[in-house]
Amino acid sequence: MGKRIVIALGGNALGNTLTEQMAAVKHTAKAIVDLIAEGHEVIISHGNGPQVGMIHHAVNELTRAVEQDFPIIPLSVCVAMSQSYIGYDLQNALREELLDRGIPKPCATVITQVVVDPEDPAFQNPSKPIGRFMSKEEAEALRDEKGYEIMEDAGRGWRRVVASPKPRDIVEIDTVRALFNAGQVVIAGGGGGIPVVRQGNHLKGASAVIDKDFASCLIAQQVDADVLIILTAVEKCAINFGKPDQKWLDNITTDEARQYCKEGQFAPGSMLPKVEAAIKFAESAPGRKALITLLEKARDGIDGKTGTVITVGH
Ligand SMILES: Nc1ncnc2c1ncn2[C@@H]1O[C@H](COP(=O)(O)OP(=O)(O)O)[C@@H](O)[C@H]1O
Ligand SMILES: NC(=O)OP(=O)(O)O
Repeated sequence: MGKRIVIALGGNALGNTLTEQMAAVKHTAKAIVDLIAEGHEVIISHGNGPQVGMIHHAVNELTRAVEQDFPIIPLSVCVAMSQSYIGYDLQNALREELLDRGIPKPCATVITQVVVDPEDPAFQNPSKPIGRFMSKEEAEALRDEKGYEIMEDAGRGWRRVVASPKPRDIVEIDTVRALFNAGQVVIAGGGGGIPVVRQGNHLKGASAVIDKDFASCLIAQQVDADVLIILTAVEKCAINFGKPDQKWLDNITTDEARQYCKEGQFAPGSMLPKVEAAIKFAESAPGRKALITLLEKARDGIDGKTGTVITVGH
């Protein structure tokens, strides 16, 4: 029977550059339409780390190099730009794949704002890597010149880091739910959503990038999804990851997952937020489950053949 699914797409579903993204989304669309063809209803969210860093650099540093008075474009606006340009590529790739397979479903991107708490301690402790990977020396030079915070990103190189507060509420959730319930394919919460703080009826952009796995978890809860699928570059989560005694995880309970988190089995900033989002979704209502797997394995994963499945257990 068809399930209500929220899919969070990791970086490898989009690539790092404009040309890579155009190619990657075609492949991504095929995997998502495989699920739609089986009768599942989907909402898709995606990351934006490389893209939002590139956009922020381009609009601020490069533009200001030729036009000194050019006003600073805030990070919240850069997240909005990343949502729309990634959404543009994704919705077109999905549209084409749906038409090619004769599936009459409209597909659209909802520009999504996500409320954050201005007192969230994350504002004082930047932890979200954005933009390109650099050598330590290059990153330190950028820190000294621009005052950016920098951090080593899970053994993959050095990157700029920005605040990443927890998502509290999805502003456009009624629109997302209405489209989803009408059987449409919805792209929402891209890049974790545009971070905003409430000021009465006014929503003020915040300087941050929200984790897309946490935002996807909240969307999934608020649309009453059955499954949260987090697609990334590994088929399963592992304990002792990268060590000789590495063990891939198939079905685990939220209690087991929480214990592995405590033991430090999942790298902060990469696998840890995925597992934390999976636990939160699985525990949010009876019968809900989360799946972490590869894009190419999404269909096998939903059929219970692979991936790491996280449920409350018995
Ligand atoms: N315990 C673990 N099990 C599996 N992968 C892990 C683990 N710890 C860290 N990782 C790494 O986390 C990566 C996924 O995080 P990341 O690349 O940041 O996600 P995204 O796909 O959302 O961009 C995996 O490709 C893997 O290299
Ligand atoms: N916003 C976000 O979580 O992006 P990445 O998945 O690219 O880090």
